[in-house]
Order: sequence, then structure tokens, then C-alpha cells
Amino acid sequence: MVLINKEMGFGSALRLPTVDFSSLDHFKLGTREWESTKMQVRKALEEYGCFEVVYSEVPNRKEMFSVMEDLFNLPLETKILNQSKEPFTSHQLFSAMPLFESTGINDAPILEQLKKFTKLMWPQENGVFSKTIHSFSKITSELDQMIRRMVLESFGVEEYYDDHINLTKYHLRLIKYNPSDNENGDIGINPHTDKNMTSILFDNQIDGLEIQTKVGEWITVKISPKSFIFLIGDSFLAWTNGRLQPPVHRVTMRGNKVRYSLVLFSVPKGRHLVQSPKELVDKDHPLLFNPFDYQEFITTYASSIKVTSSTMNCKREMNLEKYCGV
Ligand SMILES: O=C(O)CCC(=O)C(=O)O
Ligand SMILES: [Fe+2]
Repeated sequence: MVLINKEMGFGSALRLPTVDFSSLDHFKLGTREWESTKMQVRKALEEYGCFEVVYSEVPNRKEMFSVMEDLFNLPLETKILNQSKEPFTSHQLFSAMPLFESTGINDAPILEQLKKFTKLMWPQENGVFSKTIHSFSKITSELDQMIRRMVLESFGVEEYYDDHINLTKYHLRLIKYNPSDNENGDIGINPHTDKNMTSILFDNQIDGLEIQTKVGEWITVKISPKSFIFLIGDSFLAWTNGRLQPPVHRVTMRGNKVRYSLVLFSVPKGRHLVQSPKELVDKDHPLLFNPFDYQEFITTYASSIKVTSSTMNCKREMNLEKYCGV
């Protein structure tokens, strides 16, 4: 269930759209059920840029969040061994967001890559961690591909599907938010849109994630036991030439419980241009973004944040529109 939570005080009850994938045959294209699910996906993304996905293969939360607890309980000097050249994928702590801690695993659905991360954290091995996180990454990457297939079909550009998938990779972010004793709540992560293509999020059902509607209200997302949240990012806005808008979201921590979340990001590979298919550009939909290399964009974006990260608002100097808007 999702409740609306206006900036101050309480709002009326409201849910994020929910799309039920639990009885859909994987990738069984063209069936009545596929077609109707596809239309619901398209509508939810047009209205909110995100939705709750009810799914049959939701991980066991107890196992999932117990391995995450083991990870974040490691000494800081071990956790900071996770360093990557790509922005936002190393172990991260920000002075402007003191409740937030995250670490990232590039190519998490590829077992060998994941095992490298596990070995760095636990040189003596931790098979349960690898197995649990790998299973999560596989389930969510398949779900992501199914949803993206539906979106492309719904715009009549499914012939781009193979390229669209092959030119993206996956990055998994594991996040811990410490509790806040401030009764008005404290920022867990600042309001932002994701910069990548698409994201699938799962949490330990401790509140915090809030999504802003087009009219500016904040919805507090309560992920139901059988669900993930699917969101689109700025790169998908560019790819669809503005037909889908990414939702602004943030995390606000209230109360005395730790929040854990995992987000599987689909990310455009470097040395390739993200560009909208020609079929999505016409006189009613003039091109909004010049083709761009995502890895170059995200590097520029990350350095623009560093300049201002001492302010509580973490003001960003750069966004995709400034970077390559037409
Ligand atoms: O932890 C959450 O619920 C949100 C995380 C998020 O928005 C992000 O990592 O981009
Ligand atoms: Fe996000």
C-alpha cells in the first residue's frame, strides 16, 4: 500500500500504480495477458514514471537483509576496499547525507564479477552472500528486460530491443540508512531522478522512500511483501524522446529502525551513444536530447556534485538537459 504524505502533515491515502506480473509467463510475447500487462506498464510509466511490480519471485527478505547486515557490519577499512573508477559505484559516505551508506557491485548478475566483490569483503569467502545477491540480481535483471521489452513494443520500436539491452549493463547498489530520532525526519538521500535507464528497487519494508507526483505531492512508498518498485531514469527519458518522465524521489528517515535497500540499475555502456530511435522523433516530438555517451555524462555529473556537496541540499550543477539538451 502507498500513502500520500504531503510535505507537512498527512495527505489522503493514495497508491502508486501496481502492475501484477505474478502469473505472467516470462517473455511469452503476444498473449492476451502480455498485451494487457504491457498497456498497464505504459500507462503507469506515462503517469508516474514508476510503479509497483507484484512478482512471484520476490526474494526472501530475512535471508536478503541478513546478508546485507553482515556486509554493512564489516569494518569501514574493509568496506572502503570497494573502489571503482565509475562514479557512484564505490563504497560511498557523504557528509551532506550522514544517514546514508552504500556500496556497489558492477555486473552483479555475472557470478564471477559478484564473487570478486565477495572475496574483497570476505577473503575467507562467503558463499551465502554470493548466492543470495546473485539470485536477486538475476531475478531483477530478467524482470527489467521483460518490462523494457513491453515499453519498446508499446511504442512500436521493438526492433531496437536487442541493441537496447546489449548496450546496457547492470550495476547493483546496496544501501543502509541509519535511523533518525528527529520527529520531523532526516534526509536519507536527497531528491533526485536516477540518471541511468531503469532501476528496480527492493527494501526491508522500513519506510523512507518517497516519490513525487507530477503535481508535486510526495507519496510514501510501502513496498508490499511480493513487490519491487520499477522506476525509469533520465537516460530512458532521452531514449524515448521525452515520452516518459523519470520520477523525482528521495528517502526520509523517521523512527528507530535501520532501512536497507537494494537497487539494480540498468546503465548504458560507455563508448556508445544513447539516442532516441528515429521513429520516436517527428514534428510533434522534436528531438529533445543530442546523442550522448552515458559514461562521459555521469563523470561530468559526478564532478559537478562534488563542488557543492558541502551544502545540505547537495545542489547539482549539471543535468542531462544542460549536458546534451537540444
Ligand atoms: O533506497 C532507496 O529507497 C532509494 C535509493 C535511490 O533512490 C538511489 O540509490 O538512487
Ligand atoms: Fe534513486
